[in-house]
Amino acid sequence: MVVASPTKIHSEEVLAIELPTVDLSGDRSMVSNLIVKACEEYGFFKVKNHGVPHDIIAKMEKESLNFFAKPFDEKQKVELAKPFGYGCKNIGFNGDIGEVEYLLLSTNPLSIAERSKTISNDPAKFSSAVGAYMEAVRELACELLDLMAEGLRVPDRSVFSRLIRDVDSDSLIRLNHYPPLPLLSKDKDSSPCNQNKVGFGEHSDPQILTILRSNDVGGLQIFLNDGGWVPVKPDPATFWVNVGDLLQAMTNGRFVSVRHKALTNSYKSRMSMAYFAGPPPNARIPVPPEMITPTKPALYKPFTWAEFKKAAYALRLGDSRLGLFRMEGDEQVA
Ligand SMILES: C=C1C[C@]23C[C@@]1(O)CC[C@H]2[C@@]12CC[C@H](O)[C@@](C)(C(=O)O1)[C@H]2[C@@H]3C(=O)O
Ligand SMILES: O=C(O)CCC(=O)C(=O)O
Ligand SMILES: [Fe+2]
Repeated sequence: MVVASPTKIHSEEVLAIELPTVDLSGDRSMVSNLIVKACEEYGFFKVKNHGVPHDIIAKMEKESLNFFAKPFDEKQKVELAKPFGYGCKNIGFNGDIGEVEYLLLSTNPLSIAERSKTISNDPAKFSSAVGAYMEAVRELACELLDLMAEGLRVPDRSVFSRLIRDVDSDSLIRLNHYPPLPLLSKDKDSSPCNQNKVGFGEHSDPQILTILRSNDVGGLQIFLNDGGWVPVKPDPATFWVNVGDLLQAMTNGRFVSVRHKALTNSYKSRMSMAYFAGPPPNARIPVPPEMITPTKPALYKPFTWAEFKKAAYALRLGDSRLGLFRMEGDEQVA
């Protein structure tokens, strides 16, 4: 029988650590080695000189802002997230809740065009902003995946990126808005209410890679296995890259899918936009032969993205899903 692995929700300890930044304009072999190191140690890094044009980012951010600024009843005219559409507080189908409202969109152009009709007063403008953004961040994601293959010395350099270039790639765009939450207690200094609320609870992203950006408001934290939560300093000129569960599986556990969460604050709206790079549903998740050695035997059973996604959607946000796909007899959790 397949059972979900126990979920360990981590403590609240917060660490101040400098997280890796990769400058994509640097020497290619140095860049690929840096990326591999960051993915092994943190499953997370920041990229600068990423090549995504500023006006494409600005247009996407403006459209996102316009939508979230609408009155609540207007926003509710967008179909409720099942999973695609508008969501407020409810995350997924299994009772997870956060102080967040969001739009979750498939990157399929026809689906974006259809959804835009209820999202925006100028649907063509919204569709074109999302389309341009999605193409630009997909290019960035492909470049990063090729650099990872190079750094891992995998001869088939496009083994990872091919999956998200596929026309049937199951990739998503998520626009998140975390409204500022005033501190409600009378005694603001001593009450336990005087704390940031959870906007988006602890989890890892199930896909291959996430390209994430926020406005200039902090809130994102990542979890380091040897310690605690590290706040990520906001930097709207850069993108953050999260290793997802599939990339952990495709590297046979060499890269780690990063656990992260987003907190709200009491003074300013936070907006983030995430591109989740996923393979086609029927794709069998490839593990390049170089990732498997006598000392590092295969950790996971073969599976397709559809099988993994089904398992992810049956679980809670914070649950560990890779544990379900571990080789028999392997006692580890993830
Ligand atoms: C509780 C859930 C929400 C989620 C699907 C899931 O059952 C478990 C994974 C969650 C997550 C996290 C990353 C992305 O934001 C997301 C869109 C995804 O692919 O997996 C969400 C899912 C969701 O909000 O629908
Ligand atoms: O808002 C953020 O910074 C993180 C959002 C996130 O983790 C997600 O949408 O999966
Ligand atoms: Fe996430």
